[in-house]
Amino acid sequence: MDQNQPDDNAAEGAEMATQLNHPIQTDSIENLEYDHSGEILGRCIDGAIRASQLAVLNLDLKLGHLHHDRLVHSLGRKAVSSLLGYKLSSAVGHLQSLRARIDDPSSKVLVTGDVNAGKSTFCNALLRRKILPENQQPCTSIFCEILNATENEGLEEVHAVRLKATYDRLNERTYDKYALTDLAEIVSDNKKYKQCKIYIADTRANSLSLLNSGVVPLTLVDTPGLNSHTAKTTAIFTKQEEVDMVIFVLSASNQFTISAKDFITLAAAEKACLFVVINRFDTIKNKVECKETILSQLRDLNPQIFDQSSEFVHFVSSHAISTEGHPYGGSGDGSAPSSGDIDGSIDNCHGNYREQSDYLDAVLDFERLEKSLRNFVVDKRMRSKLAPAKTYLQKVFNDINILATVNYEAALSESGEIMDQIIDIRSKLLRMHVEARNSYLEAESIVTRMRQDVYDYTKSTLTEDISGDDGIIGNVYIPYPGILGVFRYSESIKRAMLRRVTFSSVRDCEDYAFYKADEGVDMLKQLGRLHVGKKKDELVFSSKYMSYLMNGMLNRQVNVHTTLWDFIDWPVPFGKYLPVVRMALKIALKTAAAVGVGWIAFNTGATKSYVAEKLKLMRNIDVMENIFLGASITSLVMVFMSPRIPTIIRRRHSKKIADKLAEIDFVNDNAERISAGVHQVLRAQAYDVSLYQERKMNRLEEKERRRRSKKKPNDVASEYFRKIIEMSDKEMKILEELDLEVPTRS
Ligand SMILES: Nc1nc2c(ncn2[C@@H]2O[C@H](COP(=O)(O)OP(=O)(O)OP(=O)(O)O)[C@@H](O)[C@H]2O)c(=O)[nH]1
Repeated sequence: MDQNQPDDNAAEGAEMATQLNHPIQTDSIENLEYDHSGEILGRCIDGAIRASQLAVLNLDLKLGHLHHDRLVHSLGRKAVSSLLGYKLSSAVGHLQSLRARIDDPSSKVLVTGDVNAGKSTFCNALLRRKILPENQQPCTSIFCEILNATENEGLEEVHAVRLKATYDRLNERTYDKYALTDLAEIVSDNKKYKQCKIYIADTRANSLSLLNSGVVPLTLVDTPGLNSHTAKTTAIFTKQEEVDMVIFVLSASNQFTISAKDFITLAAAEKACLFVVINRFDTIKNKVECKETILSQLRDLNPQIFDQSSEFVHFVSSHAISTEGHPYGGSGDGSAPSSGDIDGSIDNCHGNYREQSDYLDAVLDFERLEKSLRNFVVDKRMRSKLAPAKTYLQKVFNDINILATVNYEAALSESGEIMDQIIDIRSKLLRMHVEARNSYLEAESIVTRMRQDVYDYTKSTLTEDISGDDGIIGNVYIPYPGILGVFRYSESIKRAMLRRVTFSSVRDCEDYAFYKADEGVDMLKQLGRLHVGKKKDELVFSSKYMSYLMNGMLNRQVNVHTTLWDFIDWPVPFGKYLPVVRMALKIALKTAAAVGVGWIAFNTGATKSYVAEKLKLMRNIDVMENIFLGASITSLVMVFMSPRIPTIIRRRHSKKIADKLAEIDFVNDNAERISAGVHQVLRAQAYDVSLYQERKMNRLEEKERRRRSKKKPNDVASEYFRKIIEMSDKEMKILEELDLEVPTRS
């Protein structure tokens, strides 16, 4: 054992603080494939680690007046994980030391207790020599280890270890050497020394000596009395693996102090063998009442010790044991002590005994205590060695079990909460899918309805306008200027008619389309508000967009040429006989031409060839006929029909325009173009509604994905902690069934 250990351990608190930022150590719970230990261990703090239930892995934090739980809560998960990780790895280190201790035959018995309880007197009584100073004033201020002089080449001396030195018996620079008689001075001077090693020769028989049992090299340690200054150091000292047994000395006239209670709780957690010695029992008048009071306090404090009180709790009087000039004292002869040897010794002791029998009882009580001690230190040494390991392991596994259970429950409940959220999201998504489907169908129906309406309207309006009233395109008025201005009139009428149908009527239809598109957008907005919420207000009907769509296909140039016939409105009977008239006129013209040529030839003596040439001229008679016929008839008709010319021109142009527009499929083209514009505008708006719904669903799906990825580590964690619980349960069962009551005396 490194003699510097108490100081090293005292630095534990400071080291733990520096570990706050260190990564978690998970080695202690390796083999389980889960690397979220840091995160998860931190979470257990949510249950305040059930702090008071943890024996070894309790964080034991103190910061000013801040309460432990509040302090733990004030730390982040990672910090707490680091602390726990550190605690776990130091627990593993402690277990390894315990393992090493099992192979080490030496034993250390720590004697501690309240100030002035009689610890030094008790040690002296055990040794049957007055080695340590006894005083009514607090006098022991450093740890005094009493060892067999055989470990110091048989020499009885005191090695006072200097404050910063690490004790090495073979290196005299680490200590000052004193005689046993100087002890009183050394133990009260704690400014120069931190502890002392007291080597004494115990020549009693092995069966009587504690130090020299012949089985176990034993060290007895007298400690400074417990108070707020020394409690921490003693607690740390107690945790040393070499300390197999702790004897807590309490003055019979006192109750358990707070430091006493704290210490017993700690020592019970660390060590299997904890003796409670109620000393100075001789000073108590009502011994029965005193026993009852102290035992009942002990029952509340530690039921296990109480249950085995016949072994572990002793009411004694150290003064009953003579340490001066006793026949088996320092220069003892090795003979066995017995109550039979103490007849008449009442005069040699300092106890308050009125009767010899009281004194005898006190000696017997002390002997019983010694027997129990020897039983555990010597006879059941395997128990005293294994028991601390067993106890410690039980505490560690119990702590691990508690931590794992808290984390398991936390992981399960977090998983459950996340699952509820996922179910909620899924049902919302399902509803949204149905709504999206319905709103899509509704939007489609609005778009189709509006498109069909505009198509039908455009087609009927244009057809009607082109057909006009009585075959004349209406709403076109230009004053007729008379026969002389007929051509100008005709052109103007034609342009006006064309403009009427290809511009005004089309514009009417387009206006209707805008109106219907507006109405459709309103309907889609309503739909959006219903299914998407307020955001649908962002949908704005863009008439510019619609104009742009329509302009792309706007009226093609329509050309209608004017001819002479446009001015004539042939009466039906005239038209019927026109071919006969034309034939008669042709014969007459040919005959007249032949007679005329014959007459010229006869009177002028023209040659045959001349006649022949003239007759050839007659071949063009058809052309002439047409010219002549057209000119004469037109003149005739125009003169004859002059008042009806405006109507004739209108009808003729209407007919020609209608024919031309039919030829280029004007009505269908425009109906298609305008309704397609409406369709595109509404489609875009309907798409917006779908898009909003889709985005909303995407956001929800993303949320679900995030929840699922958050749930995964929880599932892994709950499985991980379930295995830890199983494993720790199994280990605790094995430990519980482990029987250490095997005698080892060889
Ligand atoms: N009557 C009586 N007095 C005792 C007994 N044991 C110890 N004393 C007295 O109690 C006083 C304190 O004894 P110590 O042995 O010095 O006590 P301690 O616990 O070692 O003291 P510190 O180490 O200073 O805390 C001394 O005066 C002892 O004589 C006992 O069994 N009976």
